[in-house]
Amino acid sequence: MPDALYVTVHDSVTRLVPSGEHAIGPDAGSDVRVDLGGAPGPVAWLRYIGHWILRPASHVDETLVDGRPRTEQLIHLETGRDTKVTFRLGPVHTGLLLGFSAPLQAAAPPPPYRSGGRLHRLDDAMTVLGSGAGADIVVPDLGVAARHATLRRRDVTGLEIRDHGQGDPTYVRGRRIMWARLRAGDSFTVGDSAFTLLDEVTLRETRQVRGASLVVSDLSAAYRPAWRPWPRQPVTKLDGLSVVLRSGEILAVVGPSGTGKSTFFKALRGEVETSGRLLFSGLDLATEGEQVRDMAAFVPQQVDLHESLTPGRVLGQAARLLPGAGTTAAERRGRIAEVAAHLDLAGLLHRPIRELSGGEKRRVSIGVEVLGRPRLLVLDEPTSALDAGIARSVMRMLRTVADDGCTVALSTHATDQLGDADKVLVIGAGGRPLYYGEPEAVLDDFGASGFADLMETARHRPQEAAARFRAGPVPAEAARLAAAPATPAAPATPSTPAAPPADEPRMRGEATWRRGVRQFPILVGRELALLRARGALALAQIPAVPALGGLLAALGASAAGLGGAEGDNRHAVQTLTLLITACVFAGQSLTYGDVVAQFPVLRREWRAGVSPGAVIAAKAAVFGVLAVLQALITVGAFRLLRPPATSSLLLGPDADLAICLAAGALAAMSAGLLISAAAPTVERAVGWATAAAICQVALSGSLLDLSEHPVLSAAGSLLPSRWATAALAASSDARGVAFGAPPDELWRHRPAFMIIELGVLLAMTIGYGCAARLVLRYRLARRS
Ligand SMILES: Nc1ncnc2c1ncn2[C@@H]1O[C@H](COP(=O)(O)OP(=O)(O)OP(=O)(O)O)[C@@H](O)[C@H]1O
Repeated sequence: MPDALYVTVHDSVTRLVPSGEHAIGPDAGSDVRVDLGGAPGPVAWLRYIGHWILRPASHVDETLVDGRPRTEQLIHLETGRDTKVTFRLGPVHTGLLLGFSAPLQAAAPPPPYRSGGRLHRLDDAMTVLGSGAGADIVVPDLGVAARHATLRRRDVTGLEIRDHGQGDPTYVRGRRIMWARLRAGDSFTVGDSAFTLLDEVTLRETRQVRGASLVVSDLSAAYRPAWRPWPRQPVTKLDGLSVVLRSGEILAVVGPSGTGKSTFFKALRGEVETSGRLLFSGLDLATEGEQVRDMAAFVPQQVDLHESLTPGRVLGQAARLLPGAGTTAAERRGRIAEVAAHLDLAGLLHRPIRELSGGEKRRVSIGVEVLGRPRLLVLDEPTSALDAGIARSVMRMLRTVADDGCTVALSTHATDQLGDADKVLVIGAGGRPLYYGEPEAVLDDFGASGFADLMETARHRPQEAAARFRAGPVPAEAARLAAAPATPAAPATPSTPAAPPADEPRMRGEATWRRGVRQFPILVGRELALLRARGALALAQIPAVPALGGLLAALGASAAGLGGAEGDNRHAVQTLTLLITACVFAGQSLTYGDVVAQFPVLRREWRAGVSPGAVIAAKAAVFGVLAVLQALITVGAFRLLRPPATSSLLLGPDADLAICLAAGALAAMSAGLLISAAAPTVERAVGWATAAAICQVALSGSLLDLSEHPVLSAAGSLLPSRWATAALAASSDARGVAFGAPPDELWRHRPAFMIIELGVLLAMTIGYGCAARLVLRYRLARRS
């Protein structure tokens, strides 16, 4: 049974039961009567949705609650505790004072998952965890499926946990798993409940993840200078930061430019070397970073979005990629509409992002991240480039996000917005923390007349404030909270992630696979949308280039094309070279600049949980189809003017020609993906692709006799052109018909040779694709 609410207004107390919506107003029909001297109707409504919510009416002095603009206000109360909350509705001093309290007697025993430290006996061979009534251990959480995970005891291997692939992932020691072996001391999380295996048969619930907070204790961060190969001593840019933030609070980080605000956020993302401790919801970022990142969303300073798409499409795709935005299409549409309304995006949804102003792009960028209802939202200067009105509405939206229980941290130079935050952190020169506390007291603490004055002190005379901060209560409180073990079994670890401990549970088939499979079709749709958005001229290039290659090859060929009598065709080798070159170049050019150009967007999406494997697979699928189509166009253009080869090995001259060209184009497309995943900039990708193209021509085996150059031959065997040329030469019997053909062993007119060469091209396509995925994953996870 949910809890009743006692509402106190002007010394009169009304008890409300949790059903429907209750009006507070002057009318006789109001559930809570208040005398407001002629107010037009209800001034607020109360509603129970798992907790009580106060919603001020829109005419109440800009819907202020305790002087802060609110569309809804969560009422935090604990049944059974003598807690009371008061709010002033309307102006700060004269508004209506409302008191709220919960009944001292609990309406019902609290659900087991709230009890903390509850013990479960694992006497049976199998224990089911889930939200359904049939589960042995009931975890009543929205993200938990009816049968979510199973603990099973095996004779030989002992206890193991298996995730059923429904609902939120299961984590063992902060890593998503599908299956893991558990030993005494291991901890795992299902939904919002965390469990520790105390011994073979005893499982203890150790904490409830939701509702906890951000604890940063004595955090220092450093960068290694990239320009000095050795010794690369890290340079400290953040020095002894401590923060204690409750869930539902907004932290504003301020300070002069270059003092380390963004570095603090990078530390929260695990992208910079740190010392000290960083805990979110009791999870240590050093050891359980993956789980924290799954709960967090980061809005970077720059706008990393696909600029050719519309906000409507970007939001739609993000909602499908992020599970928190809703499971059904209707839920996702509702969530997008809600976010669009908060951020005033409704009029922008159908215009390409590149046509939007800086502030409009920034709003879309924030919208994408809040869609998934993160529990930790970190925003690097979210209100820069926004006018004061929009900045205010962004802060209001962040307040509603925070009221949902999300912890929000943002950096800002807009000091007039600080009043909307619950806590302010001032960072001064040298990355030293100077102040942490209420926004109202920050100027007094510095003895500053205004924020310009404060910033000057923070930049040029930070010593006194830094000493005050160190001697103040925050570092000691943060150290105390960070030292208290969140999970009794988890050993304290340094914040810089180390190699997994020897007793790390063995993982198999991480849930990342499940995500990747779910995201693949969405990402294919995105690639197609990006293609369409390139415009007609750019799209026309895709068939035009191979058509040109096919026509030029035909014009340079002899009348017999690739065929002819034995040793008679003087142009066969050159024709073969042109056909292969056209397809290999066209295939590589589809992809070599693709990943590198999208890297900032991919990095942002990776942080939100988009699988790099699914990204590469989606690109390979879309560009693979295009590469095959291009090969067919080359064949068509060639065959318009020239006859087919006189011999073939597998399916006839035309089909063999198409297969060889398509296989070469596919492998080259995949090699292009590897180039674009590895290149740090688009310019470098162009250079690498040009070098690769030169090698593809020179080492294909048709210009140089590679049998005389073992090193060049070995290098050529890594290139698609070498094997595609060999396969086509084998099929068309180039050694037989071509005048002056090189005595290349790979060109022998035998079906086995051609099949092996096509097999190598297929292996190259898969191998280069897998390598692209690995390189992309490494680069996405790499620290600053
Ligand atoms: N990748 C990096 N490698 C080396 N030094 C870096 C790197 N990124 C930032 N820095 C340095 O760290 C310091 C803090 O930078 P940071 O970007 O955190 O400052 P900030 O307070 O966010 O600045 P702003 O308000 O201008 O955005 C600066 O001296 C900066 O030059």
